[in-house]
Amino acid sequence: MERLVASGLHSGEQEIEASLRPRSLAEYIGQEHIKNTLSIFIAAAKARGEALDHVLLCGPPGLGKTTLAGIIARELGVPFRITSGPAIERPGDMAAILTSLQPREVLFIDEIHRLPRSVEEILYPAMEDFGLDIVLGKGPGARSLRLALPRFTLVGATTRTGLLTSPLRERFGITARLDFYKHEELAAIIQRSAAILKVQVEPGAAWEIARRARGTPRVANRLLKRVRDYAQVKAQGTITLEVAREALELLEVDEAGLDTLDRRLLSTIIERFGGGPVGLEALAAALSEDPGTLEDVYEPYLLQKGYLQRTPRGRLATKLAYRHLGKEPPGETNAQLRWFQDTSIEE
Ligand SMILES: Nc1ncnc2c1ncn2[C@@H]1O[C@H](COP(=O)(O)OP(=O)(O)OP(=O)(O)O)[C@@H](O)[C@H]1O
Repeated sequence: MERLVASGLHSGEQEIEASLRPRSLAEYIGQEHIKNTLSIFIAAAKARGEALDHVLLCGPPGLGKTTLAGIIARELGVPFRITSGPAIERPGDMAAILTSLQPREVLFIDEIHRLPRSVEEILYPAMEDFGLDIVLGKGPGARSLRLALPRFTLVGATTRTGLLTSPLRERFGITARLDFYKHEELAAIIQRSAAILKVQVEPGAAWEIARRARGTPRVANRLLKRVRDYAQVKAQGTITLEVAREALELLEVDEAGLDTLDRRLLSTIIERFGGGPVGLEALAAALSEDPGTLEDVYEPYLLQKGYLQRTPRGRLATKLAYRHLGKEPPGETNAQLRWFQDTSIEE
C-alpha cells in the first residue's frame, strides 16, 4: 500500500499536490504565530526595499515548510529558487547558485542539515556579508578573492534542528518552528482542498479525515484523495461521514491516525524488545526500514501523542501504546505477582 506519511510522489500526484498549495499567507491555514510574525517582517523588508533576513523553518515533514517558503517569496514579490541539501554536492555547485541569484531573491534549501560541510562553509560569508570567497592558486602562493553577491534571503528547512551546526544556525535571523495542526485546522485544509479538487465533503467527513491525519496537512490531503476515489466508485462522489469511515478503514488508518507501519513499530518494540528500551538501529533492522525515515517521518507524531518515549538508552513503548494495540501494559499484569508467588512456593 502507498505510504500515507512518506513524502515520495510520482509526477501526477506532484501536480495535484502543487495545485493544492496555498499561495499567500491569507490562504495558509494555521500556524498563526508564525504567520503573524512573518507578515510583519515581510512588510518591513518590503517597505525598506531590502532583502528579508534569512529564515529557518523547522518541523516534521509535510507540515508546510516548502509551501511557506514559496509564500514568503510571493509576498515579497521576488523570484523563488528551490534546491535541497543532498542535491548540492560540491562547493562549486553552491557557488554557481549564489552567483546567479537576483537581488532580494529567496533561495530555499530543503533538508539543509544534509548539506556537506564544505558546501556549508561557502554559505557562512554568503549569508553574513553577501560575499563569496574564491581561492586562486594552491600552496603558499594561493590568494583569496572576495566576490560580492546580491543581497538575498536564504530560507532553510529542516526536520532536525539538532543536526544543524551552530555556525549555520546562528546565521538565521528568523527561526520558525512549525507545530502539528489542530483538528479544526486540518478540517479547514481538507475543505479547501476538496473545493480545488471539485469534490463534495460533508463537514462530519472532513472532521473524521482530519482526526486521522496525524496533525499533518500532507497526510490530510492524501487521505482526502484516497477517500475521494472510494466515494467516486462506491457513493456517487459525495464524501459523507459513512463513506469517509469505510474508506479510512480500507486504508488501515485507525481512529488515532496510526497506519500499518506505526502499529508495526509499536508492536515490534513490545513483542520483540519487551517494550524497550531499544536503539533506533536495532528497531529499524527489525522493521526492515531506514532509520532516518523512522526518526524523521514516523517517530515525531508517535512521540507527540505519547505512544513512544525517547530515552538515552533507546525507544520505549508507553502504556498508551500497549492499550492502543489491545495489550496489557507491564506493571498492570499479574505476571510479576505470579512470579513472586511461584518463587516463594519453590523456596
Ligand atoms: N498551512 C497549510 N494550509 C493549507 N495547506 C497546506 C498547509 N501546509 C501544507 N499544506 C499542504 O500540504 C502539502 C505539504 O506541504 P509541504 O510540501 O509544504 O510540506 P513540507 O513541510 O515542506 O514537507 P517536506 O519538508 O517533506 O517537503 C502541500 O501540498 C500543501 O497543499
